[in-house]
Amino acid sequence: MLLKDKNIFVTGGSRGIGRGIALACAEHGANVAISAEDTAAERETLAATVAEIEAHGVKSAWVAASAENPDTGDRLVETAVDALGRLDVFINNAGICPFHSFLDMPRETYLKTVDVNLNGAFFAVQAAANQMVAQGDGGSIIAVSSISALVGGGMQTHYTPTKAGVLSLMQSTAIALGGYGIRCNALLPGTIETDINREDLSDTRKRDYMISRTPLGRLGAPDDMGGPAVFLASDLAKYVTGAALLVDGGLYVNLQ
Ligand SMILES: NC(=O)C1=CN([C@@H]2O[C@H](COP(=O)(O)OP(=O)(O)OC[C@H]3O[C@@H](n4cnc5c(N)ncnc54)[C@H](OP(=O)(O)O)[C@@H]3O)[C@@H](O)[C@H]2O)C=CC1
Ligand SMILES: C[C@H](O)[C@@H]1OC(=O)[C@H](O)[C@@H]1O
Repeated sequence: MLLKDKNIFVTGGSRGIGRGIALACAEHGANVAISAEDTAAERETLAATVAEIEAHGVKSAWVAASAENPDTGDRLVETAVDALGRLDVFINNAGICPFHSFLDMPRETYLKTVDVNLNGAFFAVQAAANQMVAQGDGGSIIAVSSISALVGGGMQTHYTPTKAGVLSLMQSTAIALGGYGIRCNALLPGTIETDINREDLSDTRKRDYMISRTPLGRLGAPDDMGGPAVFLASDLAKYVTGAALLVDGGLYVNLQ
């Protein structure tokens, strides 16, 4: 029960890594609100994940709010405060990775990826930080960056800069918010099997290659992200800020 009575918001918490993190936080006693895109299908997924969170005997809530809208951060904070009472931990996880080659990258694909992954993160983190500052007793902000903040991807030229940007955002906000007792850290997942890479990994040669590059011998699952997120959210990490935690089964260090 490392997060008993903490009030947490996870963006993109309906499925994939965000859902894994939300459920791990609930398992550790936190109240957890989540968001996803504003579509009819997503509302159902959000409601289903909220029911799973509540099954842990904690409070939950959801809001359908698209990450690329600069006003979304305020709506997320409002949801947390209305439903949970306050905001102790904010986890910016929502993201997209529409794999595409570089030379013919459609402008809309590039701009949407930057808007959702980086601009959305900036405004959401800013809104969460203002709420924590107003509450007056610190907090924890976690951004889901990626191993791709540190290395490239030929089909991810629009995506990897957003993940480097989110890592950099946590480093700079760690400095800007340290005086308020607000810690800011980044999680850097390796390859975690979710909807985001379902099609990419349906190429069994690619999937087997990724596994062969991973010292722990398997791809990640969303619940592998839970423990590291709970740690950074909890008081166990009370002197950890500006940090980048790779959660990749050893993939990054495996050069040859
Ligand atoms: N899976 C992996 O291997 C890795 C993933 N990551 C990062 O982890 C994060 C989560 O990815 P993952 O769980 O794999 O992907 P999923 O596609 O499984 O989940 C993405 C989540 O983000 C939400 N989301 C997507 N677009 C928007 C939007 N415009 N506005 C609001 N919410 C949105 C989705 O909700 P909706 O259904 O509404 O779209 C969903 O809840 C991303 O930031 C990704 O970059 C980092 C490294 C590796
Ligand atoms: C979606 C990809 O499989 C995944 O995204 C990342 O950030 C990782 O680096 C993987 O490439």
